[in-house]
Amino acid sequence: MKTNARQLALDVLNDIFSNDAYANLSLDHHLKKSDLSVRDKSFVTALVYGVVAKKELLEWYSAPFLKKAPQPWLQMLLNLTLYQIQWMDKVPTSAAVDEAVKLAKNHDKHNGETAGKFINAVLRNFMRSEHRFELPKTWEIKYSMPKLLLDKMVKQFGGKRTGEILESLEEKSHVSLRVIDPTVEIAGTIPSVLTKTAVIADSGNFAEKAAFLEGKYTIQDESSQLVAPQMELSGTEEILDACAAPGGKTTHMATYLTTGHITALDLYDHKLKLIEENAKRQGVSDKITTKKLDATKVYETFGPERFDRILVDAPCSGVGLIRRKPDIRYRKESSDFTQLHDIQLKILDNASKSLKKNGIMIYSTCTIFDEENFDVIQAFLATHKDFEQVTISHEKNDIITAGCIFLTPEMYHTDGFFVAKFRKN
Ligand SMILES: C[S@@+](CC[C@H](N)C(=O)[O-])C[C@H]1O[C@@H](n2cnc3c(N)ncnc32)[C@H](O)[C@@H]1O
Repeated sequence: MKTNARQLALDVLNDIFSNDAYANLSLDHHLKKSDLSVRDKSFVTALVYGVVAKKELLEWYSAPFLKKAPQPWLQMLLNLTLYQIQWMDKVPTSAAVDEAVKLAKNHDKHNGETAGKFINAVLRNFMRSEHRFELPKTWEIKYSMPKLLLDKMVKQFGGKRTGEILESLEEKSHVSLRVIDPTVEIAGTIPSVLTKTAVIADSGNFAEKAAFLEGKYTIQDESSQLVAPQMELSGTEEILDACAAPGGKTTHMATYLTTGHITALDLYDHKLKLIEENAKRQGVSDKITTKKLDATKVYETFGPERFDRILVDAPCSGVGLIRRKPDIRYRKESSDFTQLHDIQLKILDNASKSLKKNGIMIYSTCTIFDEENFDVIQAFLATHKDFEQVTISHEKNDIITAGCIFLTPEMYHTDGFFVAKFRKN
């Protein structure tokens, strides 16, 4: 039977919220199995990411019309339909409602008729009410942002900047590409103002184009492309990339190498495979060796003074990626931040022992919280007197804070990102 786009979106949403699946992985998995057109795949993707990003707000819209909480799948179907009514201008409201009633009826042989009537009544009451034009007073609901993250943002950035960050997370993500072959022409893109290697586009499926498959460009956020230029590479260096998968920065660093070489670590075989695939597509496999290893065991494995350069692109809360991966916001607990701080410090401490004298080490994350950024580097410097911080400069001075690159998502519409640089004396 032909795949129904809305049913597919509903299946993915139920997978995310009932089975704790990652939005991008579940979406990929379901879309690959489907026979949907490219257009319908885009529709499903927009629906899933939209509903995930606005879950609390969508439930706030339906709440006044519910006597008691509906079953989770039915609430999700309401969310899916309200998202189309409120945010998808091109979808006629009548089509959204009719499709929702059909999906409810088909969901279950015994109660389908009742579920269909229920959803029809709720949606029609919503359409007749003034509530659909209202907005909630709290940021928690307006931006569907859990209190834990909101409190942390307000504490660190103050109310005004937090408001700006939240607004910016509501906007559509850019697509950002790293140009590998400078002769390639990529229609629909404009140059980045942050880095010479990047071009950006409002949207587009650049991963299916021939030039991508031929390794002439790759997909990498502008902020992530700021790392390799900080490594001070002349071409001959022995580099350790301690947390390397899927290899965005590994392959970028490889473009600087002549006789140099990168050892790329990660914890999982399937992730090492991604680095290898990316390296092959980009024609830099001969510069990279992957190895399954816990980065807290670098010193025990490689010994002292082994590498000229080390990159610790650490595991982090990923809060800087919320615009592109909206489900990240629902996966955080307070203890995560302390645990991450500890592991980040542990990786830095261990890897730093394998760096040669005068070697450069970079620490980077895709989070905006001090606990995982400035606090980690301060704790590292306090206990490693043989290391000094190297002040980073950039022509866009506003992306530098205390000698580090620190980008929050509202500044240049990139991911939130942090880069610190050290030298071993
Ligand atoms: C931020 S991602 C790295 C992104 C990558 N550098 C890039 O640019 O494509 C962090 C990676 O660290 C890996 N990781 C987490 N803990 C690790 C550990 N203890 N040792 C090595 N890798 C680890 C994760 O599996 C994940 O792939």
